[in-house]
Amino acid sequence: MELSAPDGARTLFGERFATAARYTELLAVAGVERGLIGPREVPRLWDRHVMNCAVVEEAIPAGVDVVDIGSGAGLPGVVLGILRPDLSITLVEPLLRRTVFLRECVAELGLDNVVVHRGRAEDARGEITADIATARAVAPLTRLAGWALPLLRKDGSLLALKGEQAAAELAAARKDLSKQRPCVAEVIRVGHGKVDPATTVVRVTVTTGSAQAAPTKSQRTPGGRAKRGRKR
Ligand SMILES: C[S@@+](CC[C@H](N)C(=O)[O-])C[C@H]1O[C@@H](n2cnc3c(N)ncnc32)[C@H](O)[C@@H]1O
Repeated sequence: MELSAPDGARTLFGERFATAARYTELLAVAGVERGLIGPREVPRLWDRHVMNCAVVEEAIPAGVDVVDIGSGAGLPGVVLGILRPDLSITLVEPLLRRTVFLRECVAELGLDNVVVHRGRAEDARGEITADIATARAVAPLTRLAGWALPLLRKDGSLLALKGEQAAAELAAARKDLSKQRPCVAEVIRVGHGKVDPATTVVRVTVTTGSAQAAPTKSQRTPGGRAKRGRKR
């Protein structure tokens, strides 16, 4: 399927444009056939999905580890992997059907800097550590932060792609965020002059070296409660 790319896409992706175009085709054909992308999204795959995600790269420093939580069909993680070969990206996705598609994309697009991790973000603590966590359309901010902040190194940031309600969602979540782990949070807009409207992101940056003691998966009993340390 040939999807006409907006002029801005060639500028945005530069020498990575052909790879981005191939990924957009994979979304439009296999992604739709397998029910990962709604058919009505096809005409707006470039604008609303691929480019909208790509501009988040403005908020990611060079050469860091990125975890993309709830990648689905690869947004934004695959797009960032295409545009930024300097990043090491782990796509975290629990659903088998989606991880199969993601692995196929990574292989077909030759993305040596991207790996797929099947599982839930809240179970990845101790297994995945990153400087940046990204997420789009995965969970309300407080819940998302509960999964993401324990995975981050000091000064690392969660970049949550949110719509126009970002400021209101952050205002409602602010107290809960700080209880989870000391952090600063703000709404930023990325992609000015590249996408219209610019992409709205809630950025939550952790200010301490380690997360407060939430139990890891291995510390939990089958009933879900944390095992208590033996008193000495
Ligand atoms: C609405 S989709 C969004 C997918 C993609 N980020 C996008 O913007 O198109 C939400 C995704 O989050 C995944 N998800 C749900 N709970 C999760 C969890 N606890 N940890 C990681 N991913 C999760 C779902 O399986 C699904 O693929």
